[in-house]
Amino acid sequence: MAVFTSRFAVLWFFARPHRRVLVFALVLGLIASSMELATPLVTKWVLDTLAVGGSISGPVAALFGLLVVGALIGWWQSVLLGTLAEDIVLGARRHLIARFLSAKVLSLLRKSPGDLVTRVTSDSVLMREAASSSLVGLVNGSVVLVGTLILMAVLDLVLFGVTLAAVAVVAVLFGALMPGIATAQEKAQAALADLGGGTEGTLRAIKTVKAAGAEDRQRDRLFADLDRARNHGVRAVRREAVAWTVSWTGIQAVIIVILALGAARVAAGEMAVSTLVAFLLYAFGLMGPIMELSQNMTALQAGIAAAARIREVDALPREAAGDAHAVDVGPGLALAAVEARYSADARLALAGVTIDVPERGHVALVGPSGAGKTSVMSTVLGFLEPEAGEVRRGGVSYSQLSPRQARAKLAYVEQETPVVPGTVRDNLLFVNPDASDQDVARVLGELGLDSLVAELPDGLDSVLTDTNVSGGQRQRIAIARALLAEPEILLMDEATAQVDGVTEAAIHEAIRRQAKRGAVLTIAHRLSTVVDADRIVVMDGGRVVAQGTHDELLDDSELYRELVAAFRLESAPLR
Ligand SMILES: Nc1ncnc2c1ncn2[C@@H]1O[C@H](COP(=O)(O)OP(=O)(O)OP(=O)(O)O)[C@@H](O)[C@H]1O
Repeated sequence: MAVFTSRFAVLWFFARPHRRVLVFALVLGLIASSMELATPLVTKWVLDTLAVGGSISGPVAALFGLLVVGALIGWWQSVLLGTLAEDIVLGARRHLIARFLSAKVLSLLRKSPGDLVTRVTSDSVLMREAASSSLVGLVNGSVVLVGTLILMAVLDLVLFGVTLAAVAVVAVLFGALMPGIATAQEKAQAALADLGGGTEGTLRAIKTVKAAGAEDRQRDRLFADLDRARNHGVRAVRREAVAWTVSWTGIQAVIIVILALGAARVAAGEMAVSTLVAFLLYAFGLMGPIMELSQNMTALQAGIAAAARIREVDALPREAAGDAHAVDVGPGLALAAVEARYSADARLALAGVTIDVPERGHVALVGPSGAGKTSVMSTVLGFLEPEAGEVRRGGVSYSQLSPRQARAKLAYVEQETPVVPGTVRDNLLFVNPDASDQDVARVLGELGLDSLVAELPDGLDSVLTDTNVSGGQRQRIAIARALLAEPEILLMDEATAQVDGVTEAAIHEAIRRQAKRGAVLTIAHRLSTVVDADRIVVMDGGRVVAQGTHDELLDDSELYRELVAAFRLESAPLR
């Protein structure tokens, strides 16, 4: 029970803000139910009036009145609960999306995006009925059940005893089967989440999957998740079928018993016919609240499981909210003896890194794979938090700044996913929605993108897809976006993949120009980028092992000479 209460609390979290509407819908439901409950008594009134030869117009009018008012109230309640259900889903989805966007980046990236998406799309739907109609239905069903039983007891105690025994059997049955149904549903949902994650990953890597001829293997893996969902679903359905069949048959049987026993009592003169009719009407009606209770119990179980999965997202650590307004931190960026690691038991990814990025100029990070270049970028962006040392902007420590303030006037060009979903214009104005048309045109020109935009069918309003722009063009669009933000510091993780000559030249020209206006920090993967840099920082094993200009480092650093040799090999023209 305690488990159920705490699980129920998870669901209540989403229903709580709407408790007034819930209570109102419940009151409406109770009024409608009490009308239903009154109907057999009014029927008895009709029969009793007939027996004494009176006019039945009064009681029949009353029956009609009950019907019409009951229908209106039922309609009102449906509309109310339907709207409420949508509002609850809306609230849960907002909660999730806001939570994703406020979570710490690295913890979010550890989760499978497909799994997270399933929580927004399908778990929220499962929770919809549970947090609205089911809650009301459970209270309403219980009240109607108890009310029916009380009225039956008032009508005839002997027949009531028989009915009570049947209802008790049904209740025990449901009590025994429900937990198993809930577990099976929970497992089915978990399998679906795995499927979401797997499908998303497979589609994302579809080229690799095809190239590796791994379609069948991948399909079998996803099918296994599907089978798991199906099997757990079937298990739930089977248990539900047992519960239904037994309770339905039980109630039918009890009606037959009531009929036989009642007829005998009427024949013996112990009971009026009208009482038997009214009693039978209640017995027929008994299935209503029992169905309502069990259906809502099932929906509630599914809803609670879904709500629990939605609430799991709350375990993602949040970024400090802090102030979103930019503060004047002044130019320049510095890492001072920064030590950082990705998890408590991992080794240091940065082991005392000190780098000074001046107000203007281009600083390039180079080093072998795993040296810590991306980790430097992640600390500057506030994704990876130092456990010792500090990052400063314009002399102000990040510990004094909210993550948003620390990222103000920073622009970042990612290596792998440089564009955001949407049109070319959406991408360009992503950081600085107020950029003027002239600025857009200028930046497009600087990056050699003007002809591309002119060729696209809808110009700037063309949606960016994998097929209408090349990898190099995506890179350039990402850089154009960064430049339109007029950043104080431009961070760029250069693409490792070969880019065409036009792109390479355009990128370097953009870096050169930006380095005159502000600071540029790149992770360099190309010789031309390092040769251009004002200062090169050589990293290895999470440390800075050498710094200087290209010429200085060629003299001083063995590692740098090796890296340059490797760059030369990579950028050597094919013959
Ligand atoms: N998200 C992560 N979770 C755990 N460890 C990580 C993560 N990212 C990097 N590391 C570890 O941190 C260390 C530094 O990696 P980092 O990515 O900063 O190197 P890099 O110089 O950027 O390498 P590359 O050129 O291959 O991208 C490595 O030992 C790496 O295994």
